[in-house]
Order: sequence, then C-alpha cells, then structure tokens
Amino acid sequence: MVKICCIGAGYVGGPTMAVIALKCPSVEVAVVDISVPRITAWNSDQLPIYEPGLDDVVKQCRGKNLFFSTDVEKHVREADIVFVSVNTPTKTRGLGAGKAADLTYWESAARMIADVSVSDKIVVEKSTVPVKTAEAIEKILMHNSKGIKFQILSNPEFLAEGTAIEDLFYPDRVLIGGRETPEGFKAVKALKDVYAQWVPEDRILTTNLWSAELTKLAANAFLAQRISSVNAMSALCEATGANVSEVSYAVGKDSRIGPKFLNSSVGFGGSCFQKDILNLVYICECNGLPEVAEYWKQVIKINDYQKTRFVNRIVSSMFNTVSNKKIAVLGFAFKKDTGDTRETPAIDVCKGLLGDKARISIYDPQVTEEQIQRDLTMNKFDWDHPIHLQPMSPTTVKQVSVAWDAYAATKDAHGICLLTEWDEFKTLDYERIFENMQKPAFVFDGRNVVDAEKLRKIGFIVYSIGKPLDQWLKDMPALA
Ligand SMILES: NC(=O)c1ccc[n+]([C@@H]2O[C@H](COP(=O)([O-])OP(=O)(O)OC[C@H]3O[C@@H](n4cnc5c(N)ncnc54)[C@H](O)[C@@H]3O)[C@@H](O)[C@H]2O)c1
Ligand SMILES: O=c1ccn([C@@H]2O[C@H](COP(=O)(O)OP(=O)(O)O[C@H]3O[C@H](CO)[C@@H](O)[C@H](O)[C@H]3O)[C@@H](O)[C@H]2O)c(=O)[nH]1
Repeated sequence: MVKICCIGAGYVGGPTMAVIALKCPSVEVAVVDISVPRITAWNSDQLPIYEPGLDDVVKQCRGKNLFFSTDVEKHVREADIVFVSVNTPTKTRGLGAGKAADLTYWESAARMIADVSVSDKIVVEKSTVPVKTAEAIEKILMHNSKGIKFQILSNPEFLAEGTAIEDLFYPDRVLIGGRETPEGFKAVKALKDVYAQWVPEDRILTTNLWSAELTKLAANAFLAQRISSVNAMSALCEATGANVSEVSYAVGKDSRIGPKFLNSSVGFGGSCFQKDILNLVYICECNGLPEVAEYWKQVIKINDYQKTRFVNRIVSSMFNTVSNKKIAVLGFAFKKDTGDTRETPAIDVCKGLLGDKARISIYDPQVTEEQIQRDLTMNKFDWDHPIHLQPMSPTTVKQVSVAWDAYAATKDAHGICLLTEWDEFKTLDYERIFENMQKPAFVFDGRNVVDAEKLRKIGFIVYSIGKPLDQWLKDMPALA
C-alpha cells in the first residue's frame, strides 16, 4: 500500500488529501499539522473549513484510509510520498518584506523531513512557492539526509475556494514538474499514477521543475489580471454610460478571450492573488526585470484603486460624509461559499468607512464575529501601495457590530454595501429592508448581485459597479 503524508491541514492540504483518499482506496493518506485545534476539528463533525461537498468526502474515508494527526514525525517517517502544503505568506519583515514569499514554514518542514526519514522519499511541493524553491529544498534535504535519497516534485494546486471539491474531482489539469533524470522521471510517474486513478491521462501535464513552479504564479497573475482589466473598464463605463456587464459579455464572446473571470467587482480578495503577484514582482526584480515587475504590479494597484473608488463613491453619495451613519455590510468573506476572509476586500472597505467615522453592522452567513473583529484590528503589512491603513483603535472597534441576519444588519441603516455575492442576497425582501431603513436609502452593490431596477422602483438609490449611474450619483461625483 502506498503511503502518503501531507504536511499542512489547511484549505489545500485537507480537501486535496481527502479527495486522493476517496479516489484511491489503495492509498493510505495521513494529513498532519502542528496546529492541535485544526487537527481536532478535522477529526470532528465541525470541519475547520467550510467547503461545499467536503463533509461528505471526509465522512466516506476518515478512519479508513484518511487520517488527521498531530504526530507529524511518525507519519512523515512512514510515508513514501510527502506533500508539503504549508502556508507561504508574504514576508512582513527583512529582505523582500511586503513582496517576497516567507518560506520559514516550508524550510522547517523540509528540515524535519530530512531529520526523521529512514527511507527514500518523494517530496512534493504543493504550496505555492517562488520559482527555483525546489533547488533550495533539495539542498536542505541532501545536506541533512544521512544517505537517504529524496526526489523533489512540483505539483502546484489550482483549486479555488468554494468549488474545491468540484475542482479536485474534475481538474482542468494536474501539473507535475520533476528533475529530468531517470530518478526524476520515476518519481513523476509515481505521482502521476496516483492522479491517474481519476484524472484523464491527457489532463496530467508533466514539465521540468521550474516550469511547474512558475506556471502556478503565472496562472494566478493571468486570472487576477483579467479582473483588474474588467475593473479598470468599470470605471470608464461609469464615466461614459457604458454597462460593464454588456461590455464584458460581448468581449468574452471572442473565443480567444473567453467568458470566464470577467465579473467586475469591488476588487479581488483571497489569500492567493495578491500574495502570488507580489511574489512574482519580487522574482522579476531579483532577476533584473524591473519593467516586467512594474507591469504585474499594476494588477494590484488597480485592485487597490477599485476598493478606494468604491469607498469614495459611498462617502460622496451620502453628502460627503458617513460620520455616525449606519452602514450595513452584507458579506465579509472574499467570495461566496467560503468562510475565508484572508485579504477580503471587505476589510479595506470597512476600514475606509470607519476612517470616515461610520457605524458598521456586518452580516455574513459563514464568518464569525470573532473573525471579523480580528480582521479589522489586524495591522496590514507595509507595502508601497496606498491602501495601507492603520489598525483600528479600541474606540473604532466599538463602531462595528456583527448582526445575525441581513434584516438585523440593515435595520435603521442609511446605506447597504454588498461585498460578497452570497446567493441569499439576491432574494432578500428588499421592500421590508427599505421600510426599516433611514431615507434616502442607498444600496452600493460591490458584486452586481441585486436587480438595480427593481430596487430603484422600491425607492432605493442604487450604485452598481460599472453600470450607468442614477441621476443622484451623477450629481454627487465621487472624489478620486
Ligand atoms: N487556499 C487556496 O485556495 C490555495 C489554492 C492553491 C494553492 N494554495 C497554496 O497552498 C499553500 C497552503 O495554503 P492554505 O490556504 O492551505 O494554507 P493554510 O494556512 O490554510 O494551511 C497551512 C497549514 O500548514 C500548517 N503548518 C505550517 N507549518 C507547519 C509545519 N512545519 N508542520 C506542520 N504543519 C505546518 C499550518 O498550521 C496550517 O494549518 C500556500 O502556499 C497557498 O499559496 C492555496
Ligand atoms: O470574475 C471574477 C472572478 C473572481 N473575482 C474575485 O477574485 C477573487 C478570487 O476568486 P477565485 O479565484 O475564484 O478564488 P480563489 O480561491 O482565490 O482561487 C484562486 O487562487 C487559488 C490559490 O492560488 C488558485 O488555486 C485558483 O486557481 C484561483 O482561482 C475573489 O475575491 C472573487 O470574488 C472577481 O472579482 N471577478
């Protein structure tokens, strides 16, 4: 029986390994983590992450060929294949701070693998890492190996949160990079055999190590670039009377462009896009390519601009001040169908509104009050882009409340901000909401989820990103 161990039981390690266990009954999978609460949750009925379909997959395999454990060393020692799926956040201090990937967790995992191993192993980079990381990892493993042989593979993960199980069941592609040596090819084949149990052969791509590592950063940069492109167009649409949905639909009909990932929004969030692009920018700079670095930096700058533009629009529409006004924030997660709030645009929008002394009432179906308070008080790292905002003082925190549903959040509010595209926000009783709000009642739709015309008929003043503006909004132009 092939034994797999995955270091890191997070958003990637947990679902990915659960699907491997489900699809490969002859493989024994252990997911290990240093975080006791995380592992306890994986072993309970309340999994540590919310992901549609995940509970069902875990229930089918847990205790059979899928195990969650804090005994990291034991499971690594016994494994034939060790996936490393630890976090690789942006460095917050030292060389490359604000851009480079922090490989502390990866390095400590690699040292531990070298320390405890007593048999040859395939070590798989599952985390997103800078191109050439495998070379550094190889050095750590070889210099500490006591004669044991390691083969390093790069097998980046392309799942998106909220659709992780679907993405893992039916991936567009699985990418495996390895050394172009007989041992390297053998290791690539061993991993390919695992995926081949449910992924069609023509979807399993094999490349050299550096191509696989760089493809992950490139894919995220291309995806984020599409969103920044459509968001840049949304500003121009508002200025000219064009409708961004019509423009992106017609643009996407060109088969060379395609229809996906062209939804204008308040800005992209999530733990990956910004981090990975910053990482790419840093790699370009380190390789003496400042023009290429500058090109990719613009994707983040437009994203920041979009969030700032949204806040400015709210403030200017409401007579240039939101001081002491109640703003209901519907949705705090960075996208629907996840409870994840990492780099959610909601943090920047809320901080922007609080900076103008608004009172905020937040509702999200999957994000806890504790998480929201933590996100709003956390300091953001310093970086040379302008969205940098100070952490909130204890008095500011008092201006934030968390509601248990959308009706409670919007009661007596002056305005509503829709920041996550949860399906339930489409079908709320907006007449009831309107009745219970201060007048004039505003809706600022950061995800284009509501039917603006219907809401206008009820009496709302509606701002939808990239759509033709109400006369009210035209009369109150947003300040840059
Ligand atoms: N979240 C996503 O959707 C996604 C998708 C594709 C790729 N990625 C990449 O995958 C990697 C993991 O992302 P994530 O979202 O799962 O992160 P995460 O923070 O949810 O999980 C990482 C886990 O690793 C554990 N860990 C850290 N060091 C450890 C060590 N030395 N030993 C044992 N456990 C250790 C942490 O306790 C944590 O539980 C990152 O590089 C990320 O960029 C993420
Ligand atoms: O047309 C769109 C599509 C997405 N978004 C936003 O973009 C962000 C990221 O969304 P998405 O890419 O769906 O979720 P992630 O879980 O961040 O997944 C991305 O990041 C992962 C981590 O690297 C990769 O594995 C995935 O392939 C990649 O899609 C979210 O805030 C979305 O609301 C838009 O604003 N408009």
